[in-house]
Amino acid sequence: MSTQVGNEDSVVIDVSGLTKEFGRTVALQGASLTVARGEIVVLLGLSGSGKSTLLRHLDGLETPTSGSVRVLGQEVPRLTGRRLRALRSRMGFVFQQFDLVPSLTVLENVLTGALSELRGPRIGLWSYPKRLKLTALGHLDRVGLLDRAYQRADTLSGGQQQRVAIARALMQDPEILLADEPVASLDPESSEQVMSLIREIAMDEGLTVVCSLHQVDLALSWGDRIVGLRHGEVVLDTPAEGLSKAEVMEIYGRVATSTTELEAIEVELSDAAADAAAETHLADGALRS
Ligand SMILES: Nc1ncnc2c1ncn2[C@@H]1O[C@H](COP(=O)(O)OP(=O)(O)OP(=O)(O)O)[C@@H](O)[C@H]1O
Repeated sequence: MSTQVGNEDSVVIDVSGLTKEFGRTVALQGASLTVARGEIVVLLGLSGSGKSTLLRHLDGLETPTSGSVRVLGQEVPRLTGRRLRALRSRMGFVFQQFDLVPSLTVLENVLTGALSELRGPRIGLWSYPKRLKLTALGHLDRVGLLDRAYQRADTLSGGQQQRVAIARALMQDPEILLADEPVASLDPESSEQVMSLIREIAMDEGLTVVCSLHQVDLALSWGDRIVGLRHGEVVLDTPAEGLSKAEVMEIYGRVATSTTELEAIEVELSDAAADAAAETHLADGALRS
């Protein structure tokens, strides 16, 4: 199933027949997806269904086993060096773990988003041009954290840290924002706030967004379009409006015949998502220690 998107000029992401194998693991199996400029697309699917792998191909972080990945008119796997960096600079990436430098100030973290346009390393606020500092402060204001600019990043809450990561992504003035489980580590209230902020910025700036999520309700209320992945295949691709929760549950290979059953499946899926997020925390902790 595939949703038609506008004319050729408006297509900013065009993935066709994408297969990715990691040894004997097939992470993606002939996945196809086109995204029009300005669309807000959610990737949904069980842990291991291939959401991150798909996002990573869009940014050139993975090389396909077969198939085509075109972003902003360029075949991503063919790009290397300067040309790949140039394409990446037109895309922002937001991750579950925020990836801020904890000991640096909030403002310095935001400024690191501009490093690709600067030569050489930068140490300390003084080493950044004034115009970039003003831009960074503007983005911090946009995400509601101007008053935290000179605070260490690790003194902020999770939701605030993710807002800093969004401000950092905005430093690239991106056309596309890729977000991999941006709220998986956050409580429901902070999740809502962060997702609303992303949507608001995307609408204001005309950004195209592709975002993986675990939360079905949030996905339905937030996205323009839902793309469901199962075992690396696109099994659903449809506008979010009018889509029922029961239809979405079929992505997970589960069919609910009653509200009670639907609720039970939801609890099971949210437990599985929490387990996956906890595993990521543990793995990250092990890597950092
Ligand atoms: N670098 C890698 N090496 C080996 N296997 C990998 C690698 N990256 C992903 N995989 C495997 O590919 C499959 C898809 O993984 P992926 O991370 O894309 O799923 P996901 O839907 O994003 O899961 P989650 O919701 O838990 O983040 C999984 O079986 C995973 O173990």
